[in-house]
Amino acid sequence: MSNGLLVADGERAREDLRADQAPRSVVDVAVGVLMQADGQFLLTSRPEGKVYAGYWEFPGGKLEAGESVEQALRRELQEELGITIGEAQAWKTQMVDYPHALVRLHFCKVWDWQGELQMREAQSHAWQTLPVAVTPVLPGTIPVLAWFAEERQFTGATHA
Ligand SMILES: Nc1nc2c([nH]c(=O)n2[C@@H]2O[C@H](COP(=O)(O)OP(=O)(O)OP(=O)(O)O)[C@@H](O)[C@H]2O)c(=O)[nH]1
Repeated sequence: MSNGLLVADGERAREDLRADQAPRSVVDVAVGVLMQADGQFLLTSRPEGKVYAGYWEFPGGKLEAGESVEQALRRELQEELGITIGEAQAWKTQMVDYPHALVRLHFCKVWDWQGELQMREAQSHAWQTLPVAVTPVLPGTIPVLAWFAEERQFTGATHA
């Protein structure tokens, strides 16, 4: 499967002006970066039956009609992990152009939640730090590792 292409909003807008291509609608996705006090973050594997099954990502999912990013994140993390999150801290936004969809990922850091983690979609999970050891990592997840590297003055490969 081909990798997703990270795109800047400006590039996307220019491309949409091409007469021979219908503009692709953007799918907004709320993504939770669960953080532990020692700096570890939670990755989960995409369940069987979804695109990129088996790839490691941060938990989350698409916004439903009328939902804010925070509302969608709260719902998705309840559905996927069985936890109730406290405040979500908006962190970064990244567009990724996949063959199957053009997605706008809204990454939020979450430090506070209630409940034990349950893998409700039979996904795997791993608390990780840099460099990430689990493989393969979803294309849309790789920029997040670069942001962590910048925050932590980490040099070298961010993932295996
Ligand atoms: N959850 C999540 N999705 C990501 C990440 N990075 C990334 O590119 N994506 C993309 O964002 C989209 C999220 O879709 P999803 O399939 O997880 O969402 P969902 O649970 O609402 O999907 P569903 O329609 O199958 O129920 C996918 O195209 C996925 O490839 C990430 O770190 N976490």
